[in-house]
Amino acid sequence: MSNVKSALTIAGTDPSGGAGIQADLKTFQEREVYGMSVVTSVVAQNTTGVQAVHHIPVPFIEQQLESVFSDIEPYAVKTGMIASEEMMRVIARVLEKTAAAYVMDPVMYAKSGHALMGEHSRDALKTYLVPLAALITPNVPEAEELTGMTIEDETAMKQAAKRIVQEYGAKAVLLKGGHMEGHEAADWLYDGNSFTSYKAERIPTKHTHGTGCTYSAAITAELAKGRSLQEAVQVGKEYVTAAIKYSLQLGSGNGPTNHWGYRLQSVPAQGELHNGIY
Ligand SMILES: Nc1ncnc2c1ncn2[C@@H]1O[C@H](COP(=O)(O)OP(=O)(O)O)[C@@H](O)[C@H]1O
Ligand SMILES: Cc1ncc(COP(=O)(O)O)c(N)n1
Repeated sequence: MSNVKSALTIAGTDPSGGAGIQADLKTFQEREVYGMSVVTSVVAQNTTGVQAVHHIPVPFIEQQLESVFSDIEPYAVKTGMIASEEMMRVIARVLEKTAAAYVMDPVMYAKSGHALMGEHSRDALKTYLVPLAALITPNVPEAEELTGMTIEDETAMKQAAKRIVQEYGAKAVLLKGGHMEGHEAADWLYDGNSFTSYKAERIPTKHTHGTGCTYSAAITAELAKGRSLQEAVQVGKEYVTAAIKYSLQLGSGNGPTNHWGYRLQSVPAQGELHNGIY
C-alpha cells in the first residue's frame, strides 16, 4: 500500500460548492490528504435549498467503487448522502472488504428540509452500513430518526449515542449538537466505553451550509493520517468551528463554510479583505 495518505468520499454533489462531495474534497485538500470521490447522486442545489436530484444508477456506483478500489486503497472512507437501500447494499459490499477506517455521516435532509435519503431506507442504513462504521456522526434530528427518541437535552443526547452503539453496532457515535439551543455548540462522542464532549462557543451566523459534511470529512482525513478517534474528532471540531466562524457571505440563503478558516486563525490579522475571504 502506498504511504501517500488518501481518503475517499462516497456522497452526493453540490454544484454551488458548499456541501456534499465538494465540501469533502476541499476539506481533504486542506487537511493534506489525497482526496477521491464516488458520486451517488447529482444534486442541483445552492445556498437557498435543493432544486432537483438525479440518482446515479446503482451499477454505475458499483463501477466507480471498482475503479477506485481496484487501483488505490484509501486509508479512510466517509459516506454522506446515500439515497436508497440498493445503493447502501453495494457500498456495504465494498466497505466490508476494506481495512480503511469508515466514517458515516447519516445524511437524511439538506438544511432547507429537502429529503436526501428515502424514508424507507433508514432501516437499511442500520442493517448494512452502521455495523461497519468506525464512527457515525448524526445531528440531533438524524439521531431521533435512528433511535425513535426525542432529544431535547444532553442527557438524551448521551442516551441516544449509547443506543446507536449498543443496539445497532456502530463502534462509536459522535452526536452533534448544532441543532440544540444554548451558547455552546456541544457534541458528544461515545466509543462504547466512555463519553467525551467537544464544545465550542456558538457562533451567531446563518451561514452553516455544509457544516456536517465539513466536520465528518475533517475527521476522516485525520483518521487517514493515523490519528486516534479522539484526536481526529478534536481536530475536526476545531476545523469546523473555524470554518463556521469565517463562513462566507455567498448566495442569498445559508452561505457555505470557509475552508481557509482554520489557517486564518493562526495568521496575524491583515486588516484588509483578501479576495473577499477574510
Ligand atoms: N452556530 C454554530 N456555532 C458553532 N458551531 C456550530 C454552529 N452550528 C453548528 N455547529 C457545529 O457544527 C458541527 C455540525 O453540526 P450540526 O449543525 O449539528 O450538523 P449538521 O450540519 O449535520 O446538521 C457540530 O460540531 C456543531 O456543534
Ligand atoms: C449532497 C449533499 N450532502 C449533504 C448535504 C447536507 O449538508 P450539511 O453539511 O449542511 O448538513 C447536502 N446539502 N447535500
